[in-house]
Amino acid sequence: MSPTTSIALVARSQGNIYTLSFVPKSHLFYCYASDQQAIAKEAGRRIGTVREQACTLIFFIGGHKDASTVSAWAVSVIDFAFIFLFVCKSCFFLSEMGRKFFVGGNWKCNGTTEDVKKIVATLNAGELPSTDIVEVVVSPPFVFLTTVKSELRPEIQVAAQNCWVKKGGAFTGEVSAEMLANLGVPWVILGHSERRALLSETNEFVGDKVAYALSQGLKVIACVGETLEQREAGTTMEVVAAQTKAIADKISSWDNVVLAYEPVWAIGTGKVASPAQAQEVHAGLRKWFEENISAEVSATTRIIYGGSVSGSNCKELAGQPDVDGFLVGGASLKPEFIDIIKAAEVK
Ligand SMILES: O=C[C@H](O)COP(=O)(O)O
Repeated sequence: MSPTTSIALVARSQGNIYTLSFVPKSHLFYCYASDQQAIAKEAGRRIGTVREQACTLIFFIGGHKDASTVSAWAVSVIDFAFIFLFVCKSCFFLSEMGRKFFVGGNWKCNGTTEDVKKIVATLNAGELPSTDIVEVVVSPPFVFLTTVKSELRPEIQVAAQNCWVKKGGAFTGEVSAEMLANLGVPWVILGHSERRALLSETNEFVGDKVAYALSQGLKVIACVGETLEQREAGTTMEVVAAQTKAIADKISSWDNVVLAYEPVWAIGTGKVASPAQAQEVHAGLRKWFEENISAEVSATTRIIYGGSVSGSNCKELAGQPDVDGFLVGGASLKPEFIDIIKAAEVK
């Protein structure tokens, strides 16, 4: 293969189907010059996970390595320019992208075996966007976890709604992180405001729980959010920053954490935060990450919104740049949960 026929991996759209395909470099030039936005959107948002962006680079350079003649190794100025542009593009993707939309369904303390069967049947029959676009996790009560896990379509994962703060033992009524890991439950919700308020879970206790769950290989949906009084007092950012800091103080990596911003006044009340209100706090949390943890954690950590999300308000919320998904309560028990998952397509 000569340098002039080097090929690259780019994203192409076929209706709603996004695939990766190999194209001649000449087409790539055309694409880069004329279709840059489409490639950025498709490769970055639809397909462009960090790993796939890396593939783009590797394959592009790999075209030269396949060369059989010495002249093929004489990489032209324009080749270098392309490689440079791809590096820049990939760096851009690394900083801006890689936050796959996340939709969690928190069933809370609801359901009978019959209800669970119905919800699972609805989810199994639903037409969902591809797993390249959205990550879906449902969180049934402990007693239904294994049934739901075994009966649900494999692309939907499960989460526990809580776990014990440290290694299991003489803690009547508790479920340990290692038990969840042993059952193959990948996710756990921690720090939900209902537990903070009703069971007096403090910021520090939640931080300890998150750290222990991560140490056992679980991924964590960590919840933060202010009460109505705190919002009215103008302390929203102070409150959510303190809750986030208590977690940050106990963990060394945010790789396996999704942060759920759930204003307490919006939970189960039908009073959803406006898209602007949600965006303001999400952007504030991202800024907090940048100033207190790192630019990378700020760019890559998913911050999802929870509180009266429904089929009718989800698209507008999903349209906000820093809203990376939802943690849904009541509506996750209903067929409209499918519509909420589909809001990922707005991104
Ligand atoms: O965990 C989910 C949140 O508490 C939101 O619940 P909700 O959608 O019923 O308001």
